[in-house]
Amino acid sequence: MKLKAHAKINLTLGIKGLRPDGYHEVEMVMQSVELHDCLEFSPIPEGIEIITDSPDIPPGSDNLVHRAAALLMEYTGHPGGIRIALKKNIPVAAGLAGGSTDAAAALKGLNEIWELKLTKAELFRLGEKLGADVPFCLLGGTALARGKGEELIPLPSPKALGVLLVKPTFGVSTAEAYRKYDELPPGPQPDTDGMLGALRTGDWDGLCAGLRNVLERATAAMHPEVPEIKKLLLESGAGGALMSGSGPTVFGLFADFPGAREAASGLELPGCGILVTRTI
Ligand SMILES: C[C@@](CO)(OP(=O)(O)O)[C@H](O)COP(=O)(O)OP(=O)(O)OC[C@H]1O[C@@H](n2ccc(N)nc2=O)[C@H](O)[C@@H]1O
Ligand SMILES: Nc1ncnc2c1ncn2[C@@H]1O[C@H](COP(=O)(O)OP(=O)(O)O)[C@@H](O)[C@H]1O
Repeated sequence: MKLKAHAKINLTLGIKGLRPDGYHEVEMVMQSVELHDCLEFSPIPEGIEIITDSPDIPPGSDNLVHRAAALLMEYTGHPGGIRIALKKNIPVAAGLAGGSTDAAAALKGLNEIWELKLTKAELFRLGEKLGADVPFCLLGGTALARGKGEELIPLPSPKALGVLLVKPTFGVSTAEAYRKYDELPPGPQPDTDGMLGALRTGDWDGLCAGLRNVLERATAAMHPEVPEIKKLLLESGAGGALMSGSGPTVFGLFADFPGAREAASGLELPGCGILVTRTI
């Protein structure tokens, strides 16, 4: 069995406050993109084996795919016995939910292969234990996320938009970006209702104007490359540009895929990873 695990971008990311558990109360509009990792599942006599082509992620029991499989075994009492080959295409520690989407795909895939018959609600509850973004990755498409990120309301997806992703060489720790946010004076929050309206009516200008992520300023305070890349993306013809999640990836939005591909060919950003994809 093979499964695709799609990356996400944040069209908005607002923070409503700090929760008693130390997490931040968020309000964000999330969007899946076509860019994906691939997971291939093969039964083995016992245990959990993860094989990956990426030197950037933990190969053993710390890998989120391994953790997802172990959590399912613990929850259901299943004896295990699975090899998962993980092909990474999503940049790591990039704000694109690479680890979370791999974990979500592992939960989905193993629920089928091991015939566990867990409900969607059970998978969402288990996913939440692995990471705040895992429930959205299980859902996919376009959604409003609240709470830690696990309270989800599905939204109408925009027509396939071109997305040009620029990932600087360095990664960003999500915890560090939230910590830096707490140190800075408060800034403007996204207009979530405005973004929901733009999605409902298919208002391209409204969608571009509504892009806002309060973690952008926090990550930019540590990495001045972020606003520089954003400026270049806007100059390249993007309708709007924004850092995704905790960064450092910055995306430019284009009305269609060819527009994003053309802009990418003109970008000169030595050392940065440049990927062209589309919303799904
Ligand atoms: C910022 C976002 C936006 O979509 O994405 P990424 O940049 O990671 O892709 C998410 O909130 C990240 O979700 P995820 O990466 O699953 O977070 P987790 O592993 O659960 O948490 C990592 C750390 O981030 C902080 N954290 C996370 C979520 C949240 N609502 N409040 C927090 O303060 C906590 O310090 C936590 O220890
Ligand atoms: N399967 C995985 N894919 C990506 N990262 C993983 C995986 N398993 C564990 N990690 C770890 O999760 C952390 C966050 O990576 P990632 O999910 O790619 O970034 P982000 O939270 O910014 O979207 C990294 O430190 C990485 O080593």
